[in-house]
Amino acid sequence: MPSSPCAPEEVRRVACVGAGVIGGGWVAHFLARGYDVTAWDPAPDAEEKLRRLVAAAWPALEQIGLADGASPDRLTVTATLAEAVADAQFVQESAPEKLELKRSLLAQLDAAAPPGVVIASSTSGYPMTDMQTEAAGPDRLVVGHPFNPPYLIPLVEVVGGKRTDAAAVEWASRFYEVAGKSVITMERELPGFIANRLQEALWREALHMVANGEATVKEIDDSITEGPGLRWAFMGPCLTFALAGGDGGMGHMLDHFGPSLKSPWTRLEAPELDDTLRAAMVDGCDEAAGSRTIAQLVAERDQGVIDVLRATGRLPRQRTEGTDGIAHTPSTMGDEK
Ligand SMILES: NC(=O)C1=CN([C@@H]2O[C@H](COP(=O)(O)OP(=O)(O)OC[C@H]3O[C@@H](n4cnc5c(N)ncnc54)[C@H](O)[C@@H]3O)[C@@H](O)[C@H]2O)C=CC1
Ligand SMILES: C[N+](C)(C)CC(=O)CC(=O)[O-]
Repeated sequence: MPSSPCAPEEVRRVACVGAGVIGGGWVAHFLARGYDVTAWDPAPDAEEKLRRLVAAAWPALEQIGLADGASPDRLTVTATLAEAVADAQFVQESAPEKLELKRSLLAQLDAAAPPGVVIASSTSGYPMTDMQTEAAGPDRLVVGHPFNPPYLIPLVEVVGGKRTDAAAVEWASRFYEVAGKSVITMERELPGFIANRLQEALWREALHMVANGEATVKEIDDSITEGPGLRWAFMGPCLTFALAGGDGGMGHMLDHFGPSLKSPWTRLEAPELDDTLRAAMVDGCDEAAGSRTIAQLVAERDQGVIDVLRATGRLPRQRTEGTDGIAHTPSTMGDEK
């Protein structure tokens, strides 16, 4: 890989390709952190939807603190992919999760982006080794897996493929840190990375319970938000379970509860996602949402995440208000830039 044209700290221009839920969330994040952002998406209504997403996210971003000079006006939506990446110092790809599409798009991005610029894919689970097969310059392609919404959830999982240069992985990890993210850099590829592998295990069990009429969507959601979810916001499942062993910690916990690993609690083969299960999940979520629209749920989620980040000390608790009424307390997410 030709060495990157600039250090992660010097990046000013970011391109986001694919501007749906996640690409749009990335755009909002990079704008809030003070970057100039170019975006491209082939959908005819993409620009309107993207600007709407950024506008909806902006109050949350003001609340956690914008970087100096940050503005939605620094977004340019381009007519072509080539224009979007022509001047970019970093590229984030967030196109649909289809392997053939990712392969061909990453090859196009590699052909169009300036030499040495790192290109990251938001993929939820494809190993980069499987996606970099058609690119002439696979060495600069990395996975940068975010969490929804990328403008509020800190984590990004970074990992390269077999043909990725280790320097590109290192550069991307540092860049995300400078851009305010919390980074896990993985030494080797793992389908689903770390967090989605864990989430999918829980998700399969949830689908089995609904499919078998063993629990409702509401019971499943309440069981997490009223239970383990409260602990997981600040203490992971391993340390949390160590406390289940009392003074004996994880050792006693394993001796005491280890045998239950073999009891038939889990059914980790995926259930058949047939029409009945699909309808049960959709109806259950509609019931749980009640009269709240998706836009209202997004605002509720954003406020919830901010409150949790504040309560757990990852954002300042106090806000100061400027004469414009906007919170100016700097975010701890992105102070480094
Ligand atoms: N939705 C989620 O919660 C998360 C999704 N991801 C990953 O982010 C990526 C995008 O997913 P979403 O934003 O959910 O999908 P989405 O369907 O909301 O957005 C995808 C966008 O890509 C555009 N697109 C279609 N063909 C394209 C092409 N050839 N080049 C560029 N853009 C194209 C579509 O017009 C659409 O706007 C996927 O790889 C997904 O696995 C990662 C983390 C979370
Ligand atoms: C549903 N999903 C697998 C696309 C979710 C993710 O990849 C991460 C997230 O936001 O939880």
